[in-house]
Amino acid sequence: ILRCLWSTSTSLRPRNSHVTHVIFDMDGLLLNTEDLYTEAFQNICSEYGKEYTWSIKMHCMGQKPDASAKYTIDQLNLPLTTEQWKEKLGKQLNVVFSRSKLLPGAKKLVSHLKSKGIPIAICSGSSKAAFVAKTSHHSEFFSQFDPIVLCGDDPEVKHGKPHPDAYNVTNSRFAFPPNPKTVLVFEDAPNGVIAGVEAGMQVVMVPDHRVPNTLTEKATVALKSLEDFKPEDFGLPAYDE
Ligand SMILES: O=c1[nH]cc([C@@H]2O[C@H](COP(=O)(O)O)[C@@H](O)[C@H]2O)c(=O)[nH]1
Ligand SMILES: [Mg+2]
Repeated sequence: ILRCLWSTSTSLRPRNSHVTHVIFDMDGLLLNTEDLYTEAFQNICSEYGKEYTWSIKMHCMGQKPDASAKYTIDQLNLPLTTEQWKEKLGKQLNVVFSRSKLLPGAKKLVSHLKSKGIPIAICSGSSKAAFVAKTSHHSEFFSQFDPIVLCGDDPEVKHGKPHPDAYNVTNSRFAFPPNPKTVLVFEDAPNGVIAGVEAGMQVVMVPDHRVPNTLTEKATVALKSLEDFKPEDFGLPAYDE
């Protein structure tokens, strides 16, 4: 009977299987830094009378800094080399990232998983320099993650999100690398969701409200906020309260 059910029902696609390890994206998921990236990118674009549109931004989110620089320059015809863009951006980011804040639900979820002994990691498209600028005033919070993979300048990550490399490399750096099927990824960006799914992982998406529904469908589930996540839905220990 079971075999018959599997072969006839699409609703029995294995979902929400038992999770042993969790990997968090960083920008726009744990930190409010997507808004800060928008500010910094727009400040540079404004020097040339150009708009950093949502559609350009959606393409950039999660990518390595070189790739997003090149894409933005090309789309807006900016008279800058990738190196010149990155120099300007670095200066902007050092200023705006002093205002980085944890997003609602991040602290509660991360502390909970940590207290229950679930291995937790970070997989970000960020560079090391940008990571330091956005996390130096949250160092206690970020000390809870191991590994922290910063694809921006990690030589082992050949291609940024949406390629699965970033998540494959993060998985391989857990003390005891698990089967990707038992890994849960949290992501805000379409590129990151594709990367996690391609790496064979389950993905909870917490998208910006401007992300169209067609781009949230690849995720295992899409939530409005990290506060809406129920760990027990994925076989993780429930909150104690
Ligand atoms: O408006 C933007 N947001 C984000 C990025 C890129 O996405 C990365 C953050 O991705 P993640 O959410 O994977 O940490 C940043 O380091 C940057 O390279 C960008 O280029 N432009
Ligand atoms: Mg993100």
